[in-house]
Amino acid sequence: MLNLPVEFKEKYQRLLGDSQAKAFFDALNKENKKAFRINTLKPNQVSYDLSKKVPEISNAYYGEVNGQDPEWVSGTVYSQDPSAMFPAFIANVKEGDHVLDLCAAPGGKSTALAEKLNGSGVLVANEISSGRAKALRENIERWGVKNAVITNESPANLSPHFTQYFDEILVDAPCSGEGMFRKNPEAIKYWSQDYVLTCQERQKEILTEAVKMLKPNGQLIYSTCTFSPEEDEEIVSWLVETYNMKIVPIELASDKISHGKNEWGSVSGLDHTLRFWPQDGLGEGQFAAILQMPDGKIAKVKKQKIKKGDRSTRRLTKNDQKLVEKVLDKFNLNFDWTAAVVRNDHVFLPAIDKDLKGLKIVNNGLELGIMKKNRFEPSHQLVEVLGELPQEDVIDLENQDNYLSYLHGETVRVDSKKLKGFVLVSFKGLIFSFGKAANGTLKNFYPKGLRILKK
Ligand SMILES: C[S@@+](CC[C@H](N)C(=O)[O-])C[C@H]1O[C@@H](n2cnc3c(N)ncnc32)[C@H](O)[C@@H]1O
Repeated sequence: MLNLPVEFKEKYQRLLGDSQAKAFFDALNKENKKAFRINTLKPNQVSYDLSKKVPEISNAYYGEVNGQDPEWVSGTVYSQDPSAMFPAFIANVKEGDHVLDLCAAPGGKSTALAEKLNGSGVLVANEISSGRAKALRENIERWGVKNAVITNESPANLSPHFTQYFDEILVDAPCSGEGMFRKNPEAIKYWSQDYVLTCQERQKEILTEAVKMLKPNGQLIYSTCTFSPEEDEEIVSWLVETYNMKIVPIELASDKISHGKNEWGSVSGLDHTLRFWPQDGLGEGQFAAILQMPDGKIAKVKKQKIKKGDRSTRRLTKNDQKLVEKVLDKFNLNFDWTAAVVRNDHVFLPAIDKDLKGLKIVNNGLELGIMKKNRFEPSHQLVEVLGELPQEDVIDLENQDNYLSYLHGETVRVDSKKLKGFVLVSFKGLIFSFGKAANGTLKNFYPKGLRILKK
């Protein structure tokens, strides 16, 4: 039984009425729903039961994923609360767009937005916390995304660099987290009505920066995982009243999805927003709305002085090109690497043709690898991108024991004597790492930071 604060229960009894409030509290005491999405950027072969579909989302299913499954390690599936899939799912992102995910870690929604871009345009995935930005990078990398810039900034530092730059911005805001109570009962401890109001203030601060970065007519997707009208309908009302934004209707047919309530805010059209209640049976609590910026100029933004960085970037020399070609030549690539640049020996294809000096960049585009003394070593990110296409130089680890040894960082013995040098490593046909083959052994190139303890 969840120990819900009295003030919380009284609030929702007042808002929902006795019988709906009872259904809500009863649902909060049931088990949370688990689900996963299959990556549409990769060949989608999975060994999971696909009989229970998440409503509306064609590549999403109910079920549990283990972090050691080859499906997860190879970036074929992402484990996500089914309701949390909807903010990215409803986003009207088209190939070639400039998209920002402003509060992005750990990356559940960024990975889905990247699928919509399908390798074109650019996704800026930003996370304010440096620890969480690391997890964001890992998830975006595993997903095989090559057109993302990952930044570790506050919204206020980011906005001067991207004034009216984005077609769509997702603000999946930090919130009081009421929708996560049954998944993470610890969150209940932090709840108070004051905390709800503190979150509302922070959401306004974040959105104030977000709107500066939206193009005229651009769309903002605003979402939270909380039920409180202060952080949902009231925030949408504030956006409409402050920036003259319009609520964009969202057409979904499922009877497991509810709508926002006009009486919980101060503008009309709030019934076009989405609410996910646990008693509706789809997943955890979530709110999502789409708002469109007015046409024409938005309020003029005072440009802040942008700090100049001192990192130098250069093009590949002829010799560098030869070394890179020697490694990449045998793989089936879906991009032209010759435009790559080098910074601090890291060879990468930038995702964005823009001066990013002064911003904390965690990754820009596709890191191909690193120049070492007269050789080139390919990166882990490259493996995840190569996994999107059929490949020939692949060694499959064939059994669970070898697979777990490899995830642990060990060198393994392999039958194939034909393959030499850098090869792709797979398990159950899913490519997840580089390895270096020589005389029946496979040297381990699975990144140290991702290795697992062997039981
Ligand atoms: C709901 S989570 C994002 C989840 C993510 N969109 C996903 O789908 O995986 C909200 C994020 O906002 C970040 N955050 C906290 N305070 C912030 C602030 N003042 N400005 C911007 N982001 C903030 C948190 O670190 C957290 O990663």
